[in-house]
Amino acid sequence: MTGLLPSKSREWAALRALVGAERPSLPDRFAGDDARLARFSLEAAGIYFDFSKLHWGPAELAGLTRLAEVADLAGWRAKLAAGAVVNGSEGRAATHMALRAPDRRAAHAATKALVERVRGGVFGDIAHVIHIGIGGSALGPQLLVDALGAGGDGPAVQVVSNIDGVALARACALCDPARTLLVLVSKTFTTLETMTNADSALAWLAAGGVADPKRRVVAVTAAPDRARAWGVPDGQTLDFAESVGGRYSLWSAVGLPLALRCGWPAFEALLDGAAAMDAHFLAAPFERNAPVLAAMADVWAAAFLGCATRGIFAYDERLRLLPAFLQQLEMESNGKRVTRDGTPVDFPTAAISWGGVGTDAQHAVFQLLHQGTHADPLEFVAVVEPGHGLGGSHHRQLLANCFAQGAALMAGRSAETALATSGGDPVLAAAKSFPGNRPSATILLARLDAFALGALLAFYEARTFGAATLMGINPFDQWGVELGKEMATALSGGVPDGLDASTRALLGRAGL
Ligand SMILES: O=P(O)(O)OC[C@H]1O[C@](O)(CO)[C@@H](O)[C@@H]1O
Repeated sequence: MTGLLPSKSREWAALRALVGAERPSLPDRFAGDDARLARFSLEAAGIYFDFSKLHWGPAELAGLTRLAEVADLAGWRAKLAAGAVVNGSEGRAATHMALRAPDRRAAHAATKALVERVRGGVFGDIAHVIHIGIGGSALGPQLLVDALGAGGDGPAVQVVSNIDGVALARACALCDPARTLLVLVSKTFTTLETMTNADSALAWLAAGGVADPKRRVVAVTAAPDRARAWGVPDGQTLDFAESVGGRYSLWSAVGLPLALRCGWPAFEALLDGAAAMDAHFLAAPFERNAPVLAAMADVWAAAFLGCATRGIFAYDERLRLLPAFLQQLEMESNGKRVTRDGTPVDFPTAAISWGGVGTDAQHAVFQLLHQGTHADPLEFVAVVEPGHGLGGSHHRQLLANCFAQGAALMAGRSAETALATSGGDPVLAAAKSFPGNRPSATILLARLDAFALGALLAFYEARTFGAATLMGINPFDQWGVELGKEMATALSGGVPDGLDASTRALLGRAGL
């Protein structure tokens, strides 16, 4: 489809025709199709995916599968896996899958050795790690440590990203400088937030009596020369390839905090889980391929049905950072307005990704989801095995609440049923009725260990890539964040010529 908008294809037009046709409600789709659950659910790499409560049926699935074929998803997927150039605007491959491939040993040898040195006491009795990075250099590792770190016996990890000094000050307050290792993570080793925090963290170490604070620094970067120039001692920089994008980098040495906290076998298990999902993504037919099905569902919802958002709710406290991680993965990857060849798209691309944690979110935002005027798809992620030993009814109630949301969103409650509990008052009955027919997907993990988390995150990566391919866009660049960065640099140095009146006034009020 090079040179052509995917929306100009026959396959796209056929899907559009389905949007205009009379479309059954979700309950009617279930009632009229005994095979629905089997068709739209599957297991991959030990994870169960249920896409049956989404607004599609056999015709949409067939049309989207055809779209995937003409978009050459198979060809792009093969290019991705082979390390061919898939990021045209930067002339790069995207090689994160190679980092978890079965023959990955060489790529991780230096990281493994460093983990063994730190855990073996070569840097002293390290009890704390302050990991400094931002965006992809923070969200992934922070999610890994938050999800799996409770089972670890290594140093406690604090992740600092924001340039607001409050973030670093809070982390430092939890750490003993005499027993702290700084891990500076920046692909470019130029990012303003990270370099500013790094300088202040060094000053904190020095003020805490550490004689040569740079000896307590480990750098993770694709620009090792810059790390050396900054003063990271030899042997303390772990590098990764330029072709590993920031938001895809947790599989590289960027995932170091998990290995420091939980040990090298945990990191290997994470990579194994991702490799298992990759194998599924690369081999399964589109209609039985979890990431491809999810990608099709995403494109169908956003580009055809006009759903502007997708909410992700983790029904597991250990996955509370998943929505934030996915925001970067999905919005930085697929928040694009031109195709790979620079043609402006005439359809919405990535939905706004948002979400929270269940059951908390039920008591905060679910009113709108059940009864408000938006009906965008939601996604529930839950884990069968509890992450605690408290016993009692916690976990049964948690899962029951999760599954109840999807069922209630779909079923709704009619005005007639509501009337029966409203003493015949039609106004009260109207307020108590739910439209239903609201879509959701559910992802169920048997347990949350490193393998399962690796598989889950690889699923989301492949899904994001799949959706990009169906839409003909490049998911691996992020030029849209540059202008804001350039302006911030200009504004921090004064008032540039031609600046608008509103921003000039704000600078004045802040004394800048
Ligand atoms: O790892 P770096 O180079 O510090 O960049 C951090 C983040 O900044 C971004 O470039 C966006 O500004 C992300 O893509 C990246 O993950």
